[in-house]
Amino acid sequence: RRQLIRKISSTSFDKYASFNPSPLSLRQLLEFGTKGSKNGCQEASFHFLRKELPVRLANIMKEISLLPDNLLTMPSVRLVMSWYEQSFQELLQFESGDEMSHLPKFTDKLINIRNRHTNVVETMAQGILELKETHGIDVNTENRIQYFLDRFYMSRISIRMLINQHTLLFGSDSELGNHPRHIGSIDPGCNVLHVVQDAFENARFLCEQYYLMCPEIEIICKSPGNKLKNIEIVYVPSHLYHMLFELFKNAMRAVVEHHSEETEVPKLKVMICKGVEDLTIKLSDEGGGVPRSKTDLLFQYMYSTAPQPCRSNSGSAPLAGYGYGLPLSRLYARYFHGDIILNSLEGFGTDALIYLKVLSNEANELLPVYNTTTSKFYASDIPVSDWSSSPSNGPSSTSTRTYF
Ligand SMILES: O=S(=O)(c1ccc(O)cc1O)N1Cc2ccccc2C1
Repeated sequence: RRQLIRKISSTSFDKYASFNPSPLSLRQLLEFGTKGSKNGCQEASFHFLRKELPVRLANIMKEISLLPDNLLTMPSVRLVMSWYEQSFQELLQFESGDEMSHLPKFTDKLINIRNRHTNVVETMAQGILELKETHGIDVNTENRIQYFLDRFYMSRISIRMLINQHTLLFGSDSELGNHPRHIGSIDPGCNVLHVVQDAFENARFLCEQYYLMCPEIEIICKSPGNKLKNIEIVYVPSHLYHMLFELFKNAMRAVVEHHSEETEVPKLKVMICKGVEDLTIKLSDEGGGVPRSKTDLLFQYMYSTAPQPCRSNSGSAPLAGYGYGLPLSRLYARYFHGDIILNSLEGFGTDALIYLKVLSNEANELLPVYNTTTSKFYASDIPVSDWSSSPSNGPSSTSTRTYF
């Protein structure tokens, strides 16, 4: 029986893994919550998800299986893999048959799948630590881990987005807690200034608790061509909050630590500018900045994977500890075709820029697609550099010097 189940599930696995995920735009996600009747939407959402969720799970499970063997054998990575296998299996029971009876059970199943995967990020980080401590990690493995984790966490963001939309729109708690204008986790009129102020206030609370002081803030709003006072966008407020909260924590820590000898610290400056295509939020701090050679490190999971500073001895949590705050925030921005970049002026401070798509039909999900390019990346070693940089002495170097 066990062999038979294994056989069936591997056939189903190969089937779903052979499909590419189907990215939705914010506009399409909105339509699942507004077009036609509520039941019509729920059935349409069910029909889409009962296939799309196994497709997205199978695609990323296939990539997990391509990870370097010694990472795959780490207990925490095996645990994460078991959660994905279990969730994939449980969704198979909905792949065909009488829809109407399925609907309530389907929503409940999504809720317990979401709960099962709550600690995937921390557990995966623990798996990386286990690898670091048992086998050490060479630069090749480090690059593969960076490539994989960006795709793995983006896939997880997208799966949780689809699950949240369905459970918020059609679940039993669909009426609770949400603003009537919201469609699931999406706010068609998300007021950017309000989210900036929320994130600042909460980060300020942490900053004052830890450093007993906090820089003030100045916010300027620009929306050329649009005389309207407030700047709004179709977006997921919780995603925007996550990004802003992380950037405020970094900026506050930088300013307070860089000006530790002074009682007055320079304020943070925020510029919110809504153009035709981009909505840009720039967060400028005078925290001393970081050399250009180090900026990429801030987005490296490996650089951030260190034993978590234990909360107990330091009393309150460190403001911007190791965590995956920056790489994950950048994934949230990139998920709907935006981005986060850091422009640092070493010796002075850093500008963090969040770019969001203004047009909801251009804000499509950005999903990892498993294909030959993917498998080549996992198979190959890092290519030898094809640019010469370090000047070497001796006669041979002159003859082969490259001039641009
Ligand atoms: O690297 S940073 O320039 C920096 C990085 C990201 C960001 O959002 C804001 C920043 O300012 N910066 C982080 C940090 C922490 C302690 C002391 C000094 C600094 C400087």
